[in-house]
This record gives sequence, C-alpha cells and structure tokens, in this order.
Amino acid sequence: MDAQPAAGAMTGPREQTEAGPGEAFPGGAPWDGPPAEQQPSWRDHPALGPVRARLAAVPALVTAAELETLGESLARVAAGEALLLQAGDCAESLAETTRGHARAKAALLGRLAARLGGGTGLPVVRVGRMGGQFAKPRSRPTERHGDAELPVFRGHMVNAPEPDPAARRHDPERMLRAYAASARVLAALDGLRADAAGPWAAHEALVLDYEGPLVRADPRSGALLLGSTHMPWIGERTRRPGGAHVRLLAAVANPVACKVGPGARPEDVVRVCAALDPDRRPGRLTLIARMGAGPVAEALPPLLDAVRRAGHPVVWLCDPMHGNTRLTAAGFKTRHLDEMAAEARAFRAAVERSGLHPGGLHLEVSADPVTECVGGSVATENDVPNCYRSSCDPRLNDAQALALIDAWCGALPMSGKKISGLPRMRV
Ligand SMILES: O=C[C@H](O)[C@H](O)COP(=O)(O)O
Ligand SMILES: C=C(OP(=O)(O)O)C(=O)O
Ligand SMILES: [Mn+2]
Repeated sequence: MDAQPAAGAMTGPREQTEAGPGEAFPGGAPWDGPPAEQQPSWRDHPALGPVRARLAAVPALVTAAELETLGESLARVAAGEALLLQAGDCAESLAETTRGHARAKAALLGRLAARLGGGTGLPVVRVGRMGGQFAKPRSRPTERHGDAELPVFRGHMVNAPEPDPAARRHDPERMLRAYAASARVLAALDGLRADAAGPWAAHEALVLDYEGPLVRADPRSGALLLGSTHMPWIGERTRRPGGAHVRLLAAVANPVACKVGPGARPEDVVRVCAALDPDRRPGRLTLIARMGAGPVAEALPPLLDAVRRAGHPVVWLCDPMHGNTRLTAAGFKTRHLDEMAAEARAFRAAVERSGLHPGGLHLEVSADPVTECVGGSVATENDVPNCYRSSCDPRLNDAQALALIDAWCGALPMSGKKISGLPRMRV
C-alpha cells in the first residue's frame, strides 16, 4: 500500500532548502521544550531516532517562492479582495495518495471554488486539506470494541484504523510513509498549479516528531520554513499560548492558521496572534472559527473585536463542521447540513457586522458519493451508514458542499471592498 520515501524524489528548487533544524538550533528547537498535547506514545520506540534523522535529511516538499506566492494571495484575502477555500478529508488515507487521487481531490476543490467565486464575484484561493493530513487529535485516548479497550485511531501517520491491538500500536516508521505519500500528492498539486490561486496544500501540524525535522532554513533569506506543507494549521486542542505547537509555527515563515472554538478566551487568542503574527502582516495568519451553529453568534464577536483591537490583519475563515458533530442513534458521527449552513450564515453576518471581511470556508469534503452528513439526498440519520468511508470525521459529499457554499453566498454578492487600514497588496 505505502511506498517508501524517496530522498531524491523532489529535485530542482526544493534542494535549496536543505539545512535541518539542528543547525538552526544547536541548543534545541523552541518547540522541543514546552509540553505538547496529543502526541503519539512512541518515545521509547527504537525506530524513532532513525526516522527523525531520516526526516531531517529528506528534501522539503515546498519552496520559499511558493510560500511567498501563497502569502501574497492570502494578503488579498485579508484585504477583502478575495476569498479562501480550504477543503478536503478529515483524515487523509495513505491508500488514497496516487496522482489520480490527488487530481480528483483537486478537481473537487476547483469545482467548489468556482461555485464560491461565482456566488460572490470574488477570486478564490484554493487550499486542500491534503498532502500531509495524516495525524488526528482525539477527544479520548481509547475506545471500546466489543470486550477490548483499544487506543483510538490517530491518523495514518501514527497508527491504522482497523480495530485490533496491532493496528492501533503507534509506529514511528509510519512517518516515513506519510512523507512519501505527501511528496506524491504535492508533486501532483505542483503539476496542476497554473496561477496564484492554487491548489496549495495544508494540514494540521500536530506530530512534532514529524514536523520538527522537516523545518528547513532558506539559504537565500535565512528564514526557517516548514517543509512539510504550504499552510500548516494548529488545531483547537493544541493552540495553547506558549505551547509547543504555537512555538513551532511561530518559528517558520509559512502562512499559518489556527483553529478557534467556542471556549477560546479573547486574551488567549490575542496571545496566539502575538506569537504567530508579531509583525502584523496581512496573509501571515488565518484564524479558523469552528464555533457551532448555536454558540457562533455570541462566541465569535468578542474574538473579532479583540483581534482587531490588537491590530492583527488576520483572515477570518469559517469552519462550520467541527462545532456541529453529533452521534446518530446507531453510533455514527454525523453533521447536519442545515446546522452547518446556519453557522456559515451566522459567521458571515457577525464578521460583516464587525466591519471585517468574512474570508471564506474550511470544509471536510469527499470526492466520493459519501453519506456521512445529513442533508440533500441523505434524508435522515438512518441513511448515514449507507456509504460511510471516513476514518475520522463525517465529510460532505460534492452536492452537500455545493449547497453549503450556496448558503454562504446567500442572495447577495460580497462587496469585495478593501478593509480599511490595510495596505493594498501586489496581486
Ligand atoms: O478532526 C477532528 C478531530 O480529530 C475529531 O473531531 C476528533 O474526534 P473525536 O471526538 O471522535 O476524537
Ligand atoms: C481536528 C480538527 O479540527 P479542530 O482542531 O477544529 O477540532 C480538524 O480540522 O480535523
Ligand atoms: Mn475533522
């Protein structure tokens, strides 16, 4: 199933960013000190050291020039002149990382972006949750299967979803398979990228044993880059100010993002902004609100206000998925399209009321005709098991995602007006 990493797989400009983090931080990287949540338990595994050393030697999967181009596009989103669509699997599968899989996912992203652009009249920057989305934070460390209590599935970078003890063991060798798969997917995206709008790659930067060794110094500028993806994000469970994940993304020059849920305190979000966007640079930081249809109207405005007062020109992105997960009577995780649409509309209303630009949508979608979410042809929760293929969260199918985008667009085109106080960016 999984190809081995090919150290020579990426050539050309990627070879310019070869220096590993050891050279940049001889006394230890800043993200190695603080406590880190949601890490695999493989500390004493004999393969961990060799795998980390191998990851520190392989080529970066992205270039400084690509990160600059994406950053400029995101600055246009921050300025209110464009939108961002970030979409893909909840948990990417190593078995779905051929060129064909990558192209099908990018084509879906393109169709959704076209709908968003058509409905709003704004250009849309396309970013896939792909080419590295192999690690999952979980609510609980174990789950019950019959009589057995097993470690939960934490993404193909860590373990396998099959419910047996051997499959659920945390195996550091999997990081090499994740790297090789990411290299294939990123190469496929490179071949599709005709303009500044993408498709680009993004994933949650969760497993520090993977992300840390893939930090590279750009020899041209000396800046550190995270070589695993274009646009890493920090999840809701690991966004602690001063925590290891915030320190990691603070150290690299990629455009970065951070999820914020309904329990996020304005002062903590401002601290995270100060760490990730100290220069207050449009395009550097995206905040992904994942509040839930119920809480969003109350929980979001104080954050919008606090971040604006602190002077961070962030992109505000709406994830209407993760605050709206529920369990069906039969025990399947699902989400209802009407609730997601309600959150998307309420997000847009709150952001516009604050005089800010609603930057777009962050979605979990599948190119397959899945029935994981309720809405459209998936009439009730009884239909959810019909085609349930996700190994983590329930994804929208193509038609459901289009309906959600229509709900976001509403009846009115977006103004596309420039946000006051931000410099106009080069296109
Ligand atoms: O994708 C996000 C999280 O990993 C996921 O929502 C956690 O799901 P859980 O609550 O089943 O652990
Ligand atoms: C883990 C995820 O989300 P959150 O951190 O918002 O829960 C996710 O995007 O799959
Ligand atoms: Mn998810």
